[in-house]
Amino acid sequence: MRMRPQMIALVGVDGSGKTTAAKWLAQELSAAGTRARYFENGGGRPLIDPLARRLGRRDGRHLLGWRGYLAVEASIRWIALARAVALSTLTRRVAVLDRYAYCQYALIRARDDGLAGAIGRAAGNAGRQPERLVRRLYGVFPRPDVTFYLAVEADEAARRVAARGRDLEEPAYLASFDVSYRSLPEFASFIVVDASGSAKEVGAAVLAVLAGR
Ligand SMILES: Cc1cn([C@H]2C[C@H](O)[C@@H](COP(=O)(O)OP(=O)(O)O)O2)c(=O)[nH]c1=O
Repeated sequence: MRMRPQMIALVGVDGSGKTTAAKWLAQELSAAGTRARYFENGGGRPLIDPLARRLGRRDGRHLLGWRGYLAVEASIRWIALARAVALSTLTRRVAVLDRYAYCQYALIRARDDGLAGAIGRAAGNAGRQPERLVRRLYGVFPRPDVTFYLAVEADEAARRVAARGRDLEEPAYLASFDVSYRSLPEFASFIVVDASGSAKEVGAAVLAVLAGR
């Protein structure tokens, strides 16, 4: 690697392979002598959904409403990102970020009113209030040096999520999430990686980009 990036983010829809690729990349960089650390920047869903089910609701959104859920999720992710940025800066290790602020912006767009809304915004109707607020809160975080977008068909992503066995995602929702990512103003700066193959292929594609920088 010619210019060492300090922060590398991997973003994409559920099942695109972010976690697998990010963990692999952090290990691979460390093995090659670049001190790197993996950070999972989740929004607390593995905690909130089971809690909601224990309280007799379908999931966290059903329990808290979409704005309530968004407030909790965005706050949890904010704390995770603050920790990742602080630790990466203090330890001077390369941070491999499994999700970043962009995921939260895309989630807001995807959940707000589904595919029709996302397409409308992609056509220029951007700037809803919750996204503006979250963007202001997340504005303290630096842009990663490089952000990879793991691109995969919604049907394939849904199959992977189902195979993982923790939860289920509708292909229509994942398609809307993908459209939302692509509608973000930052999307043009992302490096799109074909994530339809094996984890090894994705890892190799990511490393090749980093090696060429
Ligand atoms: C990276 C990658 C993962 N996978 C598999 C591994 C996992 O079982 C599944 C989901 O990957 P996972 O990393 O959990 O996805 P995400 O963090 O984006 O939700 O997909 C592939 O089939 N191909 C790939 O290129």
